[in-house]
Amino acid sequence: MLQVDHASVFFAAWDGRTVHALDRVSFNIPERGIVVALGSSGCGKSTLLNAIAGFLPLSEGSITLDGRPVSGPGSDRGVVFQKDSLLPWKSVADNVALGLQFAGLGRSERRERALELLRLVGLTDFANATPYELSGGMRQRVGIARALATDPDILLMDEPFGALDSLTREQMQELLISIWARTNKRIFFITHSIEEALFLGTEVLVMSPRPGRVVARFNLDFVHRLAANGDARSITTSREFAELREEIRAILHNADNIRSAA
Ligand SMILES: Nc1ncnc2c1ncn2[C@@H]1O[C@H](COP(=O)(O)OP(=O)(O)OP(=O)(O)O)[C@@H](O)[C@H]1O
Repeated sequence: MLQVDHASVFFAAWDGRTVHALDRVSFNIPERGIVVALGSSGCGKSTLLNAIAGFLPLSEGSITLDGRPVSGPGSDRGVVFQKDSLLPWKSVADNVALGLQFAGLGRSERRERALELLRLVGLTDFANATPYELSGGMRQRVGIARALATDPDILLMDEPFGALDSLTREQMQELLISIWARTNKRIFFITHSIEEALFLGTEVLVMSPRPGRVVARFNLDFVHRLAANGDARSITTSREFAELREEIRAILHNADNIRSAA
């Protein structure tokens, strides 16, 4: 279980002000859970993800993974960013295997594991290609394969599909659901998109603008239904989906208005 307990972050801004980025955020990610943080720009979503990844310390509160405090980056957490950070001079397979080199695996084991992961993300034929030969969606597939290489307990995804066209984005969401169903990974996922949050989350945390706090949470099972029958259209066109979308839209709108009036 990943447990985030009253997590707050204050930054010292360049002009001496204190920026209160995150305010007492608490949630758990149980086995097979996908928690989605949804909110407008600047509400502290990336700050939260970076704290879970161990890239920045909390000012207050705690984060534990299976009872152990998170105090820095570790191979138990795999991170996927919106902008892929593939090394352009290395092949796709070598990019996927990058973390395994640090984990001390031999060359042939690394290659074998990379090929297995490329199969999982549907890129077997591109193992020897270089990143510039790939489309944006394919590059994000490589990013996901790389994040999975060390077999982490949890995938941390910071708007991974935010820069993709809508069709590719839908395909990537479906791919992620199939990977989740096959690997049983826990996922923490950040997005601006209400539809994406509803589609993917077992729990959606709706966040307010700065200081980022959780203003509503929803437990959902659309993703379980998608994993079971794969019929995305019957879900996105359902009345239940539309009503939740409107409810969350209103919450986000109110949270933004409260902030602008403050
Ligand atoms: N290192 C830093 N120093 C000062 N302020 C920061 C720092 N990092 C983030 N902030 C501020 O904290 C707030 C939250 O930023 P964060 O990047 O977490 O938001 P976000 O919800 O991920 O935004 P977006 O969706 O645009 O990526 C913002 O107001 C940002 O300007």
